Amino acid sequence: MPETASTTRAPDALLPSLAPLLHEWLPRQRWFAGKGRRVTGFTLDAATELLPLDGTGPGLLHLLVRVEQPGRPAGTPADCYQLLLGVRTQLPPRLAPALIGRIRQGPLAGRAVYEGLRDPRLAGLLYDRLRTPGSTGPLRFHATTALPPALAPRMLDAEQSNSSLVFGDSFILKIFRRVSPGANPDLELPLALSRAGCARVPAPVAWFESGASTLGVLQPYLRDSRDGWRLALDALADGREFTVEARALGRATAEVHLALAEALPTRRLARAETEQLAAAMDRRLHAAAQAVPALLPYVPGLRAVFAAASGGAAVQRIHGDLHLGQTLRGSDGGWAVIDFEGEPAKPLDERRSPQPTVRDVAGMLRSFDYAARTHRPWNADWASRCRAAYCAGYAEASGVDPRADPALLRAYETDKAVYEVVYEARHRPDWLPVPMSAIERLATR
Ligand SMILES: Nc1ncnc2c1ncn2[C@@H]1O[C@H](COP(=O)(O)OP(=O)(O)O)[C@@H](O)[C@H]1O
Ligand SMILES: O=P(O)(O)O[C@H]1O[C@H](CO)[C@@H](O[C@H]2O[C@H](CO)[C@@H](O)[C@H](O)[C@H]2O)[C@H](O)[C@H]1O
Repeated sequence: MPETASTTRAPDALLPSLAPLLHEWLPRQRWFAGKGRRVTGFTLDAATELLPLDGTGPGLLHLLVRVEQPGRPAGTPADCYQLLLGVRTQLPPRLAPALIGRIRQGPLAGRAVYEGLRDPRLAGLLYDRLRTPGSTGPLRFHATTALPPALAPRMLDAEQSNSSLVFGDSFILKIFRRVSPGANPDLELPLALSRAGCARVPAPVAWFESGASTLGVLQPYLRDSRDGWRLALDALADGREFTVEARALGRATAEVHLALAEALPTRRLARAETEQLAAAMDRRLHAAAQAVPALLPYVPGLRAVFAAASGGAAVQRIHGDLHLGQTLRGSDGGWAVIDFEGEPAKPLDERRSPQPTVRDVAGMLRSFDYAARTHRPWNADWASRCRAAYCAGYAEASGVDPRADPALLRAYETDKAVYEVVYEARHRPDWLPVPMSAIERLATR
């Protein structure tokens, strides 16, 4: 039996009270994709409240809210965000950091609205609901296995594209923030990989959705692991090489690619389609240079890089946003790969489309460069050695050396650096020099 019940309590009445608070709070969130554009209004797609069965204490308010912003291409819907809120008259001091704001007018005036996932009691309601397959209002819950009851939740504080909660150091629940219709690849691919017997990816054990949108996925938590980004920075700080790890990472990437190619369709692109890959890179560059004018002087050089690439005819499902932060090394030294969502800013259809595997390889090569660049003094040779070791490991496990087509690899690396320029300008302006230095190198070499 589920330990939670639900209602869909007067949501329309609630939104006008929430709107002024969301106006201030939402654009400040790392996962808010519409930064730099005004918010002009909100519409509620769905509201559900998960309530404790014993009826004591507040419920967890689950909202799907569309955020109106100018500049949306004609015919495309406003971005939809998943919000999980708590509403209380008195907010205990331990929840003060979770405060979004106090309702200013109307019958609920004075109530505190706060991030529900930061309240262990409310986060527990969501976990309890995930344990039992079935529906609550528009939300549908699935589980592949029996989950233990009452695991203590804690929210991860890392500033990320989504929000994650760890339950009892046993499971991690990822809540997707910007949601679009269609299966989220971060559920679709790990499920396909685990069904194909690939042990490189933590297998989803439960998830929930609304309509056609995936809202959250629960996976085993690799408690003794450390992510590749931290490990690489530690190695740099200690003056250590990272080539053994990089080589193993190359092998792990190849294994994931081989398993994805077995589990899901692959195909060869027609000649006209391969030409479209370069055209798409050109388009992304053009859009990026509009958003970040610092790119403008490099556009001719970068276009020449794209024009020189001609391969990439074999395509399959790939990770789509592979970097060191998406890898976890366990206490046994083995690497796992996480976060198959793809680049969060791209439309879901594009993220789910088959791509050349070299795109993932290029993403990881960029990451070694990032690590070296964020460390003082800059150690370009350290990055070069990691990059070579990674490609060698990839070739060992797959039989295909990504360096065999240097023009293609360079084009994908350039495409990734262009993406990073936009990402950093939007989310972490202090980091902009990191991809800009790569742009300079790639455009002028
Ligand atoms: N299965 C897992 N085991 C341990 N830690 C994990 C696991 N999945 C994710 N994490 C941690 O949570 C962080 C955020 O997860 P991620 O899927 O990358 O989310 P986002 O899309 O928000 O970037 C990761 O950087 C990693 O440290
Ligand atoms: O992990 P996410 O899915 O949120 O990915 C986004 O954020 C990443 C940063 O956290 C960003 O990655 C860039 O910075 C990393 C260092 O923090 C570096 O290792 C990557 O190579 C670099 O691309 C990623 O691009 C973005 O999609």
